[in-house]
Amino acid sequence: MITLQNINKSFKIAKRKPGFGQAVKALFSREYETVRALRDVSFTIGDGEMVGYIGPNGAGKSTTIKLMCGVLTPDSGTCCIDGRTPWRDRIAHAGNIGVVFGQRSQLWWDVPVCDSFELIRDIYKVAQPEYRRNLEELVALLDLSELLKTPTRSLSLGQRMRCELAASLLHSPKILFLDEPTIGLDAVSKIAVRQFIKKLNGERGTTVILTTHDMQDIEALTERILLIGKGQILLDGSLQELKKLASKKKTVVFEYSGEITALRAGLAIAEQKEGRLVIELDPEVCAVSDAIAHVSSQVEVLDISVSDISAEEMVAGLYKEYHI
Ligand SMILES: Nc1ncnc2c1ncn2[C@@H]1O[C@H](COP(=O)(O)OP(=O)(O)OP(=O)(O)O)[C@@H](O)[C@H]1O
Repeated sequence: MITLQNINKSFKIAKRKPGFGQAVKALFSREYETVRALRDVSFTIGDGEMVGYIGPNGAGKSTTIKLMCGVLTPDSGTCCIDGRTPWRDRIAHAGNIGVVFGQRSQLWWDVPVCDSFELIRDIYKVAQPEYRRNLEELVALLDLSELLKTPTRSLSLGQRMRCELAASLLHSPKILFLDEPTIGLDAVSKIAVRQFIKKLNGERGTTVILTTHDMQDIEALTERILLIGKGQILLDGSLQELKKLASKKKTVVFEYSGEITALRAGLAIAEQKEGRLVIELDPEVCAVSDAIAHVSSQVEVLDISVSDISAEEMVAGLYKEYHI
């Protein structure tokens, strides 16, 4: 169980005005400003949950993850993860968590991946039988057999990410923190990483906290979303709940043959080309069934799909609403 209560964290950063003269002046008298990265952040995450932690750039996501990993200490507030305070019980806590930062590597750059794994085994003091069992399972699940002898620097981004995931799980952590795990990956690699995370959560019951700007990660993986903006938790709910909050609008796509002559009020055309019409509607103004009946009365409808707004639209709507 992860519990954060009223966590505050500020960073003091040196102000620097542009120009050489100002740089020299700054050597003698420095001015500082304070950035409030987290303001009264509180939330609880239960064992085995998979939570998406989202927010715009600079919102405070990485700072929260670093606090939960024990890398940063807050100015005030409490954080308790499985009975431990991460920054006080760092060593014991490290054995309980796995971390993947998409933009950074935990593997040694010049040595083969299998040697990095051995070093990690040593650091975490994983017993040989457990290590072998985990390695075998992870190699099979992430399709790593061809990569183990390759130095990290020679891996593609997608291959490296699969190895990073394995590296973070060799010591069987109960909690996995993933910071942008699919950043820069091609579509096939993204799907492979998502499938693996889903399986890990479903089968091992690993708690997963995922920060990402990729809304397809969120759609594919998380049931619960925490939205942070300007250091404050703004929303906590399911994707469906957040979509409803962001907009009640529905999108209806018609494939048809014939000609549509007019559309009734409340139906906005989002896209129309031969044989395909995409409309957006507010169900409070026009029910979906009325819209279907209205279009069907004019043309022969071949196919229909109805969907809520996309996760991207939802996030854009929420960021706008909260001015973040
Ligand atoms: N070590 C640091 N020193 C100074 N300021 C920092 C430091 N780390 C974070 N900040 C500031 O704290 C705020 C929150 O940053 P953080 O990295 O947590 O945001 P984020 O939500 O992870 O953003 P992104 O999506 O861009 O990764 C930002 O204003 C950032 O500039």
